[in-house]
Amino acid sequence: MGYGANAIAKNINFGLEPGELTAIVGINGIGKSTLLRSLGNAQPILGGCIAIKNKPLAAYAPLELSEEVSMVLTEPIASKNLSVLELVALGRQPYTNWLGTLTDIDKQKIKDSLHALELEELQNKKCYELSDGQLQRVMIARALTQDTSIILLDEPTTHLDLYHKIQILKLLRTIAHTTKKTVVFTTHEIEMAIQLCDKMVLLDGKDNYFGQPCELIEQKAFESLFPSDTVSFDAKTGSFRIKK
Ligand SMILES: Nc1ncnc2c1ncn2[C@@H]1O[C@H](COP(=O)(O)OP(=O)(O)OP(=O)(O)O)[C@@H](O)[C@H]1O
Repeated sequence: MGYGANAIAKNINFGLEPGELTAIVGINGIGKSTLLRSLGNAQPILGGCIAIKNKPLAAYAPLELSEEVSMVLTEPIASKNLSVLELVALGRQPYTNWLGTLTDIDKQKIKDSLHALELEELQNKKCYELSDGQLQRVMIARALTQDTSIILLDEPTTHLDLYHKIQILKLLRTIAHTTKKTVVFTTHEIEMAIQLCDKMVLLDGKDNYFGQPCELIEQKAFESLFPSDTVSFDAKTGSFRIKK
């Protein structure tokens, strides 16, 4: 994958199952967001193949793909003037007619998403009135309303405090496990990902590990992630230690 003729990462191989939460981790600039955008067909890959249900991404019509993959990206949303309810309802766009008329099924999906993300009380607030954590929940609710088999999220916990980071990641885990969707996100929260994810993709520019967190720990995948004179990885606790 990469930009123009410039490949920024290669030798990436993994397969994701329904009902699993997967984190893409790695150091700054290694290509986490590029991989996530490539998975969502938001940018072309330079070689290899990405397939959903054994069908290459390139073979999907845009509407068909929007029923399989929803994305929550980091760009600030242009539509902060919308209410929470209106923004979440936009998730139904692939399914509504050209007038955007919502059927009873659409309305039920919207209601279910607002409930799952505990947004009922905020539904009539404007998005510009929300905190970062609340807005992140709204964006996830919109993706959930789109009701795709795959949800991709770029750094969903950025700007959140520890409690709200954990809250969002636990929510993503619950969504994956209860709805059997494939949920993939990029993050710098490696220790939380080790504790909460079913699978991890570790981009290191060389081996690009993939597997369950415990398998990656066994393979010593985390040990050379950061310069060893600054940070070491403690395999027993699954956490990083600062070298003073
Ligand atoms: N639009 C673009 N055009 C050209 N190069 C880009 C573009 N976006 C990113 N890159 C380059 O691709 C590489 C990977 O960037 P990417 O944003 O995917 O990394 P990342 O792992 O998500 O980084 P971070 O943790 O800092 O968010 C970087 O070297 C970056 O400069």
